[in-house]
Amino acid sequence: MFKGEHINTSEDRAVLHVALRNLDQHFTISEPGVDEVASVLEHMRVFSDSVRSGEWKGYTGKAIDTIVNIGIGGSDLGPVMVTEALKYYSKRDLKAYFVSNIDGTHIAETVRECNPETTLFIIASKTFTTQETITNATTAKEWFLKTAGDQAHVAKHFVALSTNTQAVTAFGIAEENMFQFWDWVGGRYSLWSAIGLSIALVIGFENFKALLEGAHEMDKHFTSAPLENNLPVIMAVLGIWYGDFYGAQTHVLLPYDQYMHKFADYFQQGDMESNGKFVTKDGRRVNYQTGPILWGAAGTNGQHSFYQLLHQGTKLIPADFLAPANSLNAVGGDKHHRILLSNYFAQPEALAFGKTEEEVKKEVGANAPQALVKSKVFEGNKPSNSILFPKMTPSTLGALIALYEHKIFVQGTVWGINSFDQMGVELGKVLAKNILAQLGSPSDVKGHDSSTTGLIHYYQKHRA
Ligand SMILES: O=P(O)(O)OC[C@H]1O[C@H](O)[C@@H](O)[C@@H](O)[C@@H]1O
Repeated sequence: MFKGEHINTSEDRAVLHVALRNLDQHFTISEPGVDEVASVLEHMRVFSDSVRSGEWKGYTGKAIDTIVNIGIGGSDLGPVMVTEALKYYSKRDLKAYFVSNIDGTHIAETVRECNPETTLFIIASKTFTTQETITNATTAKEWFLKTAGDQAHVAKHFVALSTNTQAVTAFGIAEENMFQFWDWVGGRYSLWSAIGLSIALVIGFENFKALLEGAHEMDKHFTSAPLENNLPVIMAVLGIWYGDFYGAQTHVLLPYDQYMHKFADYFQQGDMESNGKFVTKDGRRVNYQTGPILWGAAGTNGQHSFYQLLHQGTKLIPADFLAPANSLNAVGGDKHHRILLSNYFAQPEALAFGKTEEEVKKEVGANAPQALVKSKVFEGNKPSNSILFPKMTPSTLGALIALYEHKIFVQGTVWGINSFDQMGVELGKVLAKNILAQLGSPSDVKGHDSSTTGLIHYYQKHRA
């Protein structure tokens, strides 16, 4: 990966998101675009500074006070997760929205909050062909032009983040308002690229840079630490151990930090789109388990919802607990954080050591009904990792994200799969396009099973 070899074999591409955070450019890679990384970053710096300072003006001469990132998958989840995780560092008078879903409700509810004179739309799409994003972007442009009138005003209110210059210009966004990246940046590894523009706008370019630097520190650790001290490697082999040898189907991420409430959502794509593969790089069907189902929730909320199953269910669920030693909001004389952390410390202990029948009997008395005693037993012996860091900063977050990225990479390598393509998202897209063309009238509906045909007919009968 670090040498720029085309390890994404099915697409014949290098995988070089690590080059985006090597700001010293110590790369000796001849891949096209690597030598442009610094100039795109500079473009991002100049642009984000001018919007944040109010120097960049909308078409009526007013400063921008709202940004709307329109993208989906890797062009949405990273910016959403990072801007939430680093909200403490955000510019409070710049509102940020993220529109991803094709459901018209998403864009409709968002533009209700926006003033066309002071809103900047960031159209984020690596391919610039994704149906959801292009449809949402077109709707946003129509909404904007309804007030602004003149097509020439688009230049002050729409920018694009993409690898596809032709499609961006065809959409009506000038090349100078486009922030480039390259096909060696996978969508789910793209927050480090121009896709991070909304992050730079929200937290400022210097903080965005610190995020990159933190990730680069983890890259250095990953490439230099001996295996037995190498965090991504250790986490990867633990995951393989429980998944392949103990039959664990899922892995849960449990950040005890409200700011990280989108962390699991983010790595759902990061992990499941990378390692949800049943075919090896050389085309054989695996006869072992590959990527886990990844899920999670923040803080103590999960404890009051699904931890029951973690402790006493019949499934083995390895867990990662993450927390900052210091809160950025030491409310109540830090009372909240102490309570939060006491839970963070207690849960892994409870999972590991549980509670025996003898211990339960001591609590409920020797004469308590046997069924009651049994219901209070925790079997324990449930594995977890605990990650504790000083506090949530841009550079710490960068390192944490890179830690998980490399864990995923190591696991994919051990399983012999290609962690960097995503063929599995294609079939649904093709089928949906085909059906879209048949929605007009019942006689158009052809070539489906009886369930699908019945559902479409029901929709056609009942639509207003
Ligand atoms: O940025 P784009 O090209 O709009 O792609 C958005 C998403 O599309 C598909 O679902 C996949 O290819 C994802 O990996 C990608 O992140």
